[in-house]
Amino acid sequence: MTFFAGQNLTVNYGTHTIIKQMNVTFPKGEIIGLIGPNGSGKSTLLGALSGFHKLKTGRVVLEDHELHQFNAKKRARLLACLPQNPQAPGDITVRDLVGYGRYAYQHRWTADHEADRKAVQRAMVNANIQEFADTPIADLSGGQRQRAFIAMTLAQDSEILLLDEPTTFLDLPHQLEILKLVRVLNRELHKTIIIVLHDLNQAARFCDTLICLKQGTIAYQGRPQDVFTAEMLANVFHVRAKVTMDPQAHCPLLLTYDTI
Ligand SMILES: Nc1ncnc2c1ncn2[C@@H]1O[C@H](COP(=O)(O)OP(=O)(O)OP(=O)(O)O)[C@@H](O)[C@H]1O
Repeated sequence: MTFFAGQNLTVNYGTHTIIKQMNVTFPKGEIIGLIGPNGSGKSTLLGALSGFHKLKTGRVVLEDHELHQFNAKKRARLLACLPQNPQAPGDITVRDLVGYGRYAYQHRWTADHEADRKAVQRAMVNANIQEFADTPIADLSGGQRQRAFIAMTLAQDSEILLLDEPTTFLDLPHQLEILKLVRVLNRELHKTIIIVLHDLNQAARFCDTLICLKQGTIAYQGRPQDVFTAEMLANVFHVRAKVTMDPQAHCPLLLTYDTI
C-alpha cells in the first residue's frame, strides 16, 4: 500500500515551474526532514502535498487514494499542515486557537461538543501549552506561541503532520524544545511528521529520513548519515564543509564550513 506519496508532481507559479515532475514517498511513522537552500521549493512541496497548491501534473496519494478525491474536511482529518509564520488574531486565547483545529469534526447538526472539548484539552497537554489555555496569543513568548499552533494542528487528530520551519524566530533552547516535542509526537503518538528545517545539524539529529531539494527536484533522499555528507553540502548548498559524527547524539555534525 502507498502510505503517502507525490507522483509526477509539477507545481507552477504562473508560467514558472517550481516543482518538476517529482516522485517522492514518505515512510509511515518517521520524522522526514525537508532540507534545501532558500527557494529550492520546500514550502511549495508542502503546499502541494497538503492540497493547498494546484498541481500542474501528477497526484498526491494517501493510503492508496488520491488526495483530491477527499473533501476538505476529510482531508483535514488525514493531514494537518502548519505553515511558516502562522497568523491568528492576538486577542484569541490558546484554547480558542486550538479549537480551530476541530473544524474537520464539526457538523452542523451533530456537533459533539464534549468530544471536541476533550480533543482540544488533549492537544494542549500533548503540546505542553495547557497552562496557558486562557492566555491571549498576543501575550505568549515565541516558543509558547509556536506550541499553541502545534496544539492547533494536533487537535485535527491527523496521522500526518506537515510542519514548515516550526523553529524559525526561536532561540536555541526553544528550538530544541519544539524539536523534542516533534520527537515525542512521533515516537509516542506515532505521527508521521514531514518538517522543513534550515538548521542542518538539527535536521540530521532529529529526522529519520532527509529529503534534500535542489531547484525543485530531489537531489538526495535517505538516512541522515547517508545524505548529510560533504559532497551533498558542496553540490546543493555550495559550502565546503567537514562532517563528523556527533559523539553524543550519534548523528552527522557540521564541524567547519565556508562558502566555496
Ligand atoms: N506565491 C508565489 N508566487 C510566485 N512565486 C513564488 C511564490 N511563492 C514562492 N515562489 C517562488 O517559488 C520558489 C520556491 O519557493 P519556496 O518558498 O517553495 O522555497 P523554499 O525552499 O521553501 O524557500 P525558503 O527556504 O526561503 O523558505 C522561489 O523561487 C520563490 O520565489
